[in-house]
Amino acid sequence: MIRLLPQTNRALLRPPTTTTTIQACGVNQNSRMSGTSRYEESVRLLNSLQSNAATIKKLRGQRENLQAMNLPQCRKYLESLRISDKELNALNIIHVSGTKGKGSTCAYAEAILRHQGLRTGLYTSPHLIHVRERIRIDGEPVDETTFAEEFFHVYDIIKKEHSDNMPAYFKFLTLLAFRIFIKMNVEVVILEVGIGGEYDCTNVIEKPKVCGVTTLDYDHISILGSKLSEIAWHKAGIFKKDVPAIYSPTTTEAEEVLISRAASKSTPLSEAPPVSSYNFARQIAPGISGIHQFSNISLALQLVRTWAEKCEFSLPGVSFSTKTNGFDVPLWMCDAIESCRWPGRSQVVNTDRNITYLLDGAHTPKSMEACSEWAQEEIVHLKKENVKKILLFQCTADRCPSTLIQYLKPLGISQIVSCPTQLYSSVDKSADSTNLNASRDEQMEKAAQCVKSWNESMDHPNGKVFDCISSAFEFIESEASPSQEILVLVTGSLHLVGGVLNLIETKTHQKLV
Ligand SMILES: Nc1ncnc2c1ncn2[C@@H]1O[C@H](COP(=O)(O)OP(=O)(O)OP(=O)(O)O)[C@@H](O)[C@H]1O
Ligand SMILES: [Mg+2]
Ligand SMILES: [Mg+2]
Repeated sequence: MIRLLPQTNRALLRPPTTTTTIQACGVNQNSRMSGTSRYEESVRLLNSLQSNAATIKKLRGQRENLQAMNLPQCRKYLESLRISDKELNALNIIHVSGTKGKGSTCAYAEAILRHQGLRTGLYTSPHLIHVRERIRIDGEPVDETTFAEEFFHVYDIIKKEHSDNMPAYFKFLTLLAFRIFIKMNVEVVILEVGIGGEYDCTNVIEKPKVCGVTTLDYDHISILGSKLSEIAWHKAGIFKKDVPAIYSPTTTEAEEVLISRAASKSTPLSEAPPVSSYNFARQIAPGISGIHQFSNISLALQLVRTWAEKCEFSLPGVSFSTKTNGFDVPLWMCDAIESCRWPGRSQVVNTDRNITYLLDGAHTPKSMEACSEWAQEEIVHLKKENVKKILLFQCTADRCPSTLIQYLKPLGISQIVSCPTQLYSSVDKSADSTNLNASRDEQMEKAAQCVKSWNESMDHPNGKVFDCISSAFEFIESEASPSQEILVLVTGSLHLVGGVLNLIETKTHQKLV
């Protein structure tokens, strides 16, 4: 049995007490550009595929139709790109859906497999600073030159054949990721679903090696439904005939849906065991903090073991089993779990200006609760109980500020700051961080709601709304001085977290993402 030390993000997992080169299509005008500007041009064109807020609103009524069109469209694009099912299947994919913990689970699985010398591809969303973070080769974001080169290959072909029906941003990136993974000859791809599962464009793959469903919670309810059973239906949409699927524990109603969908698709389904059922070879501090990460670790361990069994890849010190049970986790796997890095999730950044940042991309009820618990433990661990605390918070899309914010009340925060999740007040369409999906006015309105909802419950309300992340950041930084230490919790949106990480990186010249 493993022993979990005090319920802290630093909780250590204890050992048992006993013991085809494809040619670029045509000569694009961009081939004359220098490396960086070619990359910038690719990001600008990519951003032009984002739907703006007005279009999203207009299309809302046709959502179901559009959803159903996603996969047939993807198949057409793949055909144009000459990417066959056979090539996709040869990527040996681990496909992961779920509401919370997809990225973390994928990151753990990737770190473990890379540790065994496999050439890995990792596709995740969203990104924090650079769009290239979404497509990783051997754990590192694909480089600018490769990104731009493959971008124009895909863009030129699709533009030529589908100019009146260009793929939207996420769909395009998914196609680009497949193209890059094939070109880079990766041996395994860990693929995170964008939204839902059933209609998500990542679901164009026909034969993954194994599927995972992480913790379920309420998010994107206008698309996926407002009941956990409806949400589970979408997530189980990635299940395939005879492809094993493993899920993190969930409610009975959601579990019933997962089971019945698995049965109807002839998917062997099992639940990931608690992390306490594994025997870790040594005490470890997992690379992503917080006890909520334990379920992601267990799921990742199961996915990796099942993947290895299906691929007949030997994992030293791990025995295969027909059961989804805890197993002996050898030293090298402990090292891999510890080495996993997943910025923007329970991340602590110390600066030399008397400010400590706690950053976490929580944006659903369950993750906000997890974030609050993690932050409380981190504050104690860092001995910052008596330090002035500021909350930088924003919630986006159809999420409700008052529902989410309430989880942060026990943290002793004295001031809330909110702003749109835009880095600067003027939009730079060639920037990696540009997000056109949400209108500025709507975001300002949301920021005001966040502050209002927080202030209502405070004895001394002093919330502030700024017009962009950088003005909010400058305000917060100006609040600190040698005699005034500050602790800042940044949460509610990964875009907000990414923006702040970007600004801290620029200011301190440290690499955080
Ligand atoms: N198992 C979990 N249970 C509850 N909250 C979690 C869990 N795993 C991660 N989180 C929370 O969710 C946030 C995002 O984590 P992660 O990137 O792993 O999830 P995701 O499913 O990829 O999210 P997204 O919807 O942003 O793509 C974290 O910052 C953390 O607050
Ligand atoms: Mg999500
Ligand atoms: Mg994600």
